[in-house]
Amino acid sequence: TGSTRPQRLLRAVQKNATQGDPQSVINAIDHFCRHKEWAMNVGDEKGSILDSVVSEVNPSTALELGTYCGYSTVRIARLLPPGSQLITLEFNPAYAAVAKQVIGWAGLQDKVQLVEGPSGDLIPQMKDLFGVQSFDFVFLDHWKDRYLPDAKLLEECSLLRKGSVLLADNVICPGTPEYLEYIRNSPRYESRYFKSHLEYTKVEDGLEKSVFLG
Ligand SMILES: CNc1ncnc2c1ncn2[C@@H]1O[C@H](/C=C/CNC(=O)c2cc(-c3ccc(F)cc3)cc(O)c2O)[C@@H](O)[C@H]1O
Ligand SMILES: [Mg+2]
Repeated sequence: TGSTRPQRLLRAVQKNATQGDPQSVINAIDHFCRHKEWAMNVGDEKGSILDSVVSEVNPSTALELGTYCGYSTVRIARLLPPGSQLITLEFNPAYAAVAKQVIGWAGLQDKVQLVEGPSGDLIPQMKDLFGVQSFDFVFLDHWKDRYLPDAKLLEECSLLRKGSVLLADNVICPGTPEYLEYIRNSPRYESRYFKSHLEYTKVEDGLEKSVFLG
């Protein structure tokens, strides 16, 4: 029983990144995925777009669906103003265990609540569990066929307010056709596509930014 890819990614962080330095953690993961083993992190090119949207929104409360190894968790949390919180949901315990250590290595554990469990069950509990009124920013990067049901669930649970921003990864590759169809045609959202590439490749992919209009 050898190691898993997330465990090898974590080892690369512990070997090459400086504790308490989020940028060095990001660089170590990007280097590992570009030169050693590809992994489904949002990556550096789409990550720069993620950074610019997070900086523009400057969220007090942010939500991430699908933590995986914590790469985008670190990218988002490093930009959050003091006193703000990022809640990230992950239902695979092995991935959650790796992500917790990546987030800790970056020194961002105080800004992040990593919750283990399925988004469908946890989203309705956000108000009770964390006293969240609404999310200023949501990053969708979990199973692609769950983007639409979870966006609708956030609406139904009144967890979006006028101006809340949803940012969805992989809307081209692997693709999220039902989500795109809904969000681009709904009068309740204003959407914009940011063309980019699939992490660490030349394949086209992109992010869809959608502002909830209330
Ligand atoms: C459904 N509710 C859920 N609640 C909580 N966590 C959930 C979850 N669904 C999935 N997850 C977790 O999110 C993560 C899943 C991410 C799915 N992402 C992808 O499939 C993906 C896939 C690719 C990809 C692209 C091209 C290719 F050839 C191969 C892969 C690229 C990406 O950027 C991706 O994000 C895992 O950590 C999983 O355990
Ligand atoms: Mg992705």
